[in-house]
Amino acid sequence: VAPLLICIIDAWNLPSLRYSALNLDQLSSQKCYESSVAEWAYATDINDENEKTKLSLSLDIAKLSKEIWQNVTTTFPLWREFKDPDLVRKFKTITILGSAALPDDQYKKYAQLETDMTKHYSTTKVCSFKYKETCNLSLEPDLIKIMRESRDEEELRHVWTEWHDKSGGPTKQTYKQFVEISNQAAKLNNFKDTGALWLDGYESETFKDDVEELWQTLKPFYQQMHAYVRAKLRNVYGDQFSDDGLIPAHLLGNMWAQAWDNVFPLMTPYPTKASIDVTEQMIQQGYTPLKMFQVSDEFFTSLGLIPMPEEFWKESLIEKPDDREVVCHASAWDFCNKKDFRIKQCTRVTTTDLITVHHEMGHIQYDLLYKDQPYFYRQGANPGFHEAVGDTLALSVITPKHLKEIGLLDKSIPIDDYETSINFLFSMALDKIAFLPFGYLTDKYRWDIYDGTVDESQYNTHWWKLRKEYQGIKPPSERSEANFDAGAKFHVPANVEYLRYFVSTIIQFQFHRSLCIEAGQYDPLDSNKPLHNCDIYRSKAAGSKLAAGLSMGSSKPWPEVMKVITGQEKMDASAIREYFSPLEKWLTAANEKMGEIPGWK
Ligand SMILES: C[C@H](N[C@H](C(=O)O)[C@@H]1CCCN1C(=O)[C@@H](N)CC(=O)O)C(=O)N1CCC[C@H]1C(=O)O
Ligand SMILES: [Zn+2]
Repeated sequence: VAPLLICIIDAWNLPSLRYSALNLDQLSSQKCYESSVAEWAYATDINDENEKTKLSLSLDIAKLSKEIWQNVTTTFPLWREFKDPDLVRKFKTITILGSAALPDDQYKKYAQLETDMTKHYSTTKVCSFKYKETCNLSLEPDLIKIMRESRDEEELRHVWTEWHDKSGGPTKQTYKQFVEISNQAAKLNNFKDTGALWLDGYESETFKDDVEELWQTLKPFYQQMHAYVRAKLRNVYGDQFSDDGLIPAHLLGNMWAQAWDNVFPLMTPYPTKASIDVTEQMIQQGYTPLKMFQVSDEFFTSLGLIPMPEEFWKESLIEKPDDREVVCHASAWDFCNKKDFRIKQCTRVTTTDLITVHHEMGHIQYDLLYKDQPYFYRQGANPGFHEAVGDTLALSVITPKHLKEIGLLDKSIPIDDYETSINFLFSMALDKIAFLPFGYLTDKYRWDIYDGTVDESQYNTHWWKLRKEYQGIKPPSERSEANFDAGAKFHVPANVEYLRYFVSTIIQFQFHRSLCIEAGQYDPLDSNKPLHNCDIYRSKAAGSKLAAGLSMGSSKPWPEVMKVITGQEKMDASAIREYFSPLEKWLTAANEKMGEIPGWK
């Protein structure tokens, strides 16, 4: 590894040493490419052969990063004292290895446990409610469709219970073992536990407090929306409701109750006015998954951003294959060679999936914008930034104005009136505001497990304690410690940090507001240009402002990137509150009129 050392120093142009053949970036990128190819092969064709190859290559890259880490820290024990902040930053990225810090045998166990849990989640099948002998229903597309469309409470309860029993319960013991090894890895990285390692990615001592403060700021609005939705669902499913103020989790149109936009048709504020669910129109117009990806790519390039490269269109998997098992949960892939970028998505022709396409393409756009940064800086400014790119653009795409622009809303439909904007804002709140407590508690739950506050005897009790406290929901059927309901959500078995999505929900409105000003689409002083009607489509000025920040990757602390994109360094709720302010007033008045008291016991 000696040449590596020299090139590490050289790559960071410390004048003193000779140039070396090996380039750290190249070696790490090469290993990352090989490991990504193996990971992709497995995720798009789950079988023992591909699993073995994936695990072996993942061990290789873990070994390489451990070797670099050991050499760097022994050769430069005082790297923290270096004068050059950029050099210190680079050393820091090398010394935080995550699970790769584990000794080889422990790493193998860790990787195997994570693979087993993700495989179980991705291949779990359940029995149909209507046809008892049909037991081959998958989460995507079958159960997602039933949760979205069925209004049969018993069918919803059956599907919810079957999925949670079968996907989560069996992984509980595996998860317990996984937590122990994960914490060992965190300690080897000088963190007290995995939760602390995850939070370090936000480079702020006060981040946990900042998130709690953001939640407290938005909680009253969430409770107003929760109260309105509860009243409307009680009209439909009356007997499911009691006086505890809680909403049964299976009635919210989503397997995890994390986004409630699918129950919009049960509670449209102004039924005679337009809604933004354009699924019907997409189907009528013969939309295909490929067309959805092309529509998204065209929005990005209309801003002057980078088109998806040729490999992307050739190698991505955008529909669920019918001849093999795949990890259907949508994801975006950077193959570390500056050329190969892909999306894997079991795309269905729905409005929700059109938004997800933009979400995933936002990741690829970020990957493309920072691909010429040094290897260790090819990351998001913080994990929330990576999640916010696609969602920020989708805030423009989903506006009635834009949907008309691309022919998914009929030109004749009036969209500039107050009632249409309330319909639109309510639909957006069912997605974005409903998500906030879920985005927060999914990591609060795991912080409590990783720091030892909760042990496996309380895994399920604690999950429902937080689900009740933050979301005001309850399970539709009896739950016990034989269950592991958190394990029914992809990111828990797949071990993906989740606070990133809470952060993204906040900052995407800050990005949106700034880009809307840049595009001349929004003026705080002009009530005819409210933030929620802004569509930055075709604004090169907005695109270049966004690109200026995103091209920095993780080369600077995220407040500096936030300042480049929005003019301010702080993450704050002013933009999301401004965007939704007409709706918050409307909901408060509607609840008062119904005598619906926000909150729950
Ligand atoms: C559908 C989306 N899939 C994730 C994402 O795109 O973030 C996937 C799986 C986990 C990480 N991931 C990636 O693709 C990363 N490789 C991206 C990157 O870091 O570059 C997802 O999970 N979402 C979207 C909204 C809320 C959340 C949910 O559905 O709960
Ligand atoms: Zn994402």
